[in-house]
Amino acid sequence: MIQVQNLQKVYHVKGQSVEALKEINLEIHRGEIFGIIGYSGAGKSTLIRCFNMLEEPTSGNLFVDGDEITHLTPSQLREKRKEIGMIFQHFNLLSSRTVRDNIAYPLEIAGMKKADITKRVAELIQLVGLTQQSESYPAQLSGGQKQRVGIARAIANNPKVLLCDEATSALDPKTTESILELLKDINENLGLTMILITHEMEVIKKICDRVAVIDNGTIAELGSVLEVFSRPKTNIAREFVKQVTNIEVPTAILEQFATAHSDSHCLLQLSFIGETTGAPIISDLIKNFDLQVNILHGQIDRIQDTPYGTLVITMEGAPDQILQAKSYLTQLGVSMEVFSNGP
Ligand SMILES: Nc1ncnc2c1ncn2[C@@H]1O[C@H](COP(=O)(O)OP(=O)(O)OP(=O)(O)O)[C@@H](O)[C@H]1O
Repeated sequence: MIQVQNLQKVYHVKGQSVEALKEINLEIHRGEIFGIIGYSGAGKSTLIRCFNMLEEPTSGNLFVDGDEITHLTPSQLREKRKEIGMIFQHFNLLSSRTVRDNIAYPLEIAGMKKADITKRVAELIQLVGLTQQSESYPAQLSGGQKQRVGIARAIANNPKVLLCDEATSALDPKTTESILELLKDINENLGLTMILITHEMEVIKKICDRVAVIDNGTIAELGSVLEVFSRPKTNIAREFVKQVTNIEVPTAILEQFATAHSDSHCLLQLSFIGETTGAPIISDLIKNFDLQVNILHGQIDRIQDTPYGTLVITMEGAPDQILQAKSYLTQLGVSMEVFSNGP
């Protein structure tokens, strides 16, 4: 649906240049929810704003549903933008228009007939659950209700792509959850491709199919959400994953193991996905190897519909037994992060 090729964006401010995006390459599939996560200043907003040409890339190519959007004439771009809806962190509603009239606005601009607008707006109000608020003004709405208006307005012209720019960052966790559920429902029922940027891994975990971690204008890591959660390859991805797994081995324990330099014990974190989550791995380790295994921390969670578990354990025993146990875990497909030197 979207191909980003060697995309670069340089801002020039007061004789200085800032390279906000450096050679970004991405492919976003039709119907998926694609998350882009990164710290402040990483380039997320610049990237998402290139998708509808609110920012013009300095170089590179960007195809949206077959059209190279950086090559379109202004009138072609106006037409193309009807295929690309957008929602914003601060909603960007028209304060002098009611909910109904805010949602009607893009339809009026598109030149739809009045009777058709009335019908379409009624459908959209129902879809986003605002039937009680249709005559309210933005100032009378909660943050979550305002974002519902933003969503209805963004999808009014039946776009193919919805860009979500930190759409839940101004909302409390409960409201965030309900907005994410609405977005997921719309994705599933209308088959809309969604691209969302966020600095919160919880948002990625809840609704995204794939995620790109962006760091200093480059893609540091890209994969399915399950892959990135269970086997993050870069430090930055690991930091984001820790936002939601909350597994921090206490420094005192890490130091104890780091200074021990022992071949007879090691400290490691195991991550399990899907079927292995329910497997009796610890009792297998104890039965099959001459080891003492101690569990320091454990938790189980779900990423979309797949169970995902994490255990922090210590293993103590002869070095060859520890090595064999590690290769046994690898064979089972359990991913391991080893905190201590070990054998
Ligand atoms: N209009 C602009 N003019 C000059 N520099 C800009 C402009 N917009 C962004 N930048 C710079 O480009 C880099 C990327 O900024 P961008 O806003 O895309 O990051 P971000 O990941 O979205 O951050 P945040 O989450 O804080 O919005 C930063 O160094 C920023 O200062």
